[in-house]
Amino acid sequence: MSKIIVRGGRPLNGTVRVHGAKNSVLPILAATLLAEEGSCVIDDVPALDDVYNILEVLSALGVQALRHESRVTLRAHRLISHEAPYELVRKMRASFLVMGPLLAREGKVKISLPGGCAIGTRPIDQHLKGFEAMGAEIGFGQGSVEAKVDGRLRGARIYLDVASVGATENIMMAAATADGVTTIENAAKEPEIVDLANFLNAMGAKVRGAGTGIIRIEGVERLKGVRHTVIPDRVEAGTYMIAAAISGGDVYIEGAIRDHLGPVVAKLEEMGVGIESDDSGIRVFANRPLKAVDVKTLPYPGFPTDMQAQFMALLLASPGTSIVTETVFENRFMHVEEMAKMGADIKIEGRAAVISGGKPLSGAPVCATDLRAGAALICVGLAAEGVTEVTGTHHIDRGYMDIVGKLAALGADISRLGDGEEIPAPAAPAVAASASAPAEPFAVRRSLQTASEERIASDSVAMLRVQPTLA
Ligand SMILES: CC(=O)N[C@H]1[C@@H](OP(=O)(O)OP(=O)(O)OC[C@H]2O[C@@H](n3ccc(=O)[nH]c3=O)[C@H](O)[C@@H]2O)O[C@H](CO)[C@@H](O)[C@@H]1O
Ligand SMILES: C=C(OP(=O)(O)O)C(=O)O
Repeated sequence: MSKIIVRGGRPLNGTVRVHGAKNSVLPILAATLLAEEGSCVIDDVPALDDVYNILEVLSALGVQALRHESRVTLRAHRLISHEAPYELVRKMRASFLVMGPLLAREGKVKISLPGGCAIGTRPIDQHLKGFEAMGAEIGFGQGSVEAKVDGRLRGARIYLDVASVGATENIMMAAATADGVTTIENAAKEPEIVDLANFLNAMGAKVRGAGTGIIRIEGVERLKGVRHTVIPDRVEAGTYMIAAAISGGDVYIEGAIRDHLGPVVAKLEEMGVGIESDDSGIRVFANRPLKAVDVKTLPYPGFPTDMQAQFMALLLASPGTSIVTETVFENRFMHVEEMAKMGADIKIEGRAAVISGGKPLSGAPVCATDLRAGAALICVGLAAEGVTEVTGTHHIDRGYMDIVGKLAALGADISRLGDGEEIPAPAAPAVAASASAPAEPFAVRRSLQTASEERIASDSVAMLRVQPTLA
């Protein structure tokens, strides 16, 4: 069992570069299913488990994929299946995003029901409501959902009961080649929706209004492959902002886009954290003590639920009472119990967590219950006295590429241990701020990572169970 070991008490200093956004690259890779001609060349694709999983799903459907460093080239000319295999889909909810493009392209699709996860039940009713409105017939099998349509999908007016990111993306992709115009009302407005719309438009689609609550998609005959660079990961950026602040450090987060991080920046400033930004990134510097603040998660442009756990970590280190209200997912406080093992004083009252900050924090063995919980526990570890051992690292690998290497380069005393490896002696303090190296190429990550990363590292030009050349 792999573990991340953190010894707290060192301010982070230097520059860290963020990778392409997980939540952008997953729908964009799914959308490559729509490219009936040409190749899609996607740049700044992070080496994350979720990326490998979706590439495996695409491969099973007949997409040829070739990866070289952070570029993935895909060709989807001839699909060989309309069924997304259970053993791949169950690993990752976002693989459900292939449903819209497959239905549009093949007229039929069968996919396992993604089910809930640690943070909530996460239904898919809004996705299905959209496909149904577009003329698809939906049926349920044993643990799977099937959809088919005679001919092409038809444009429709679809009102989403909740502004679901995934449903907006799935419907946008399905509508791109439908007959007529589709309007999505109460659409999600996240930057990743805009990135997907830009990608689809470059492929030849006619998507207007992405980033607002009403998206209009005029269906076109067919789409072609194009080149696209994924936007920077705002949640990874936000996590390093918290890491900088909680450690009392001074870090430049290269690639972070301030506009995408509005509420995170606003709340950090309210707490007294120093923020400066330019066209290339955001500098975060903190002189404690910080002030307690209240935070409520909301769909974009509100405070992101994917930053809630990490922000809670920072509030633990801020004297006073803060209230964090989670409104997006019904069960996203699993990290509270783990934080309590480190001395956190947090009381849960329904959807709110009341945090009495500024109490002493001490290292402890803790478990990442989900991706952001894992990142948050690492952040608490940076501020805690003694050694924190974080297990459940497979969750962290879904969304953070080389988090250990990046934090170590900023001066954190952090390492990753494989099965049976002993906790190392304290690392010597960093000499100077120097984490400005770009995200490491896949091939050099072998020593830092385990399991899936070993798989990634096995070949610098790795094929993902696909044909050796792009025909
Ligand atoms: C891969 C990806 O991009 N994941 C992000 C995406 O997840 P995802 O797209 O799954 O999240 P949604 O926006 O769909 O979910 C938001 C809320 O809507 C509900 N809901 C959703 C769909 C549906 O058909 N019915 C329904 O009731 C969910 O249970 C949840 O309470 O947006 C979330 C909310 O910002 C983020 O936390 C995830 O990191
Ligand atoms: C919840 C998250 O992702 P997913 O929707 O892929 O589970 C996340 O990125 O924090």
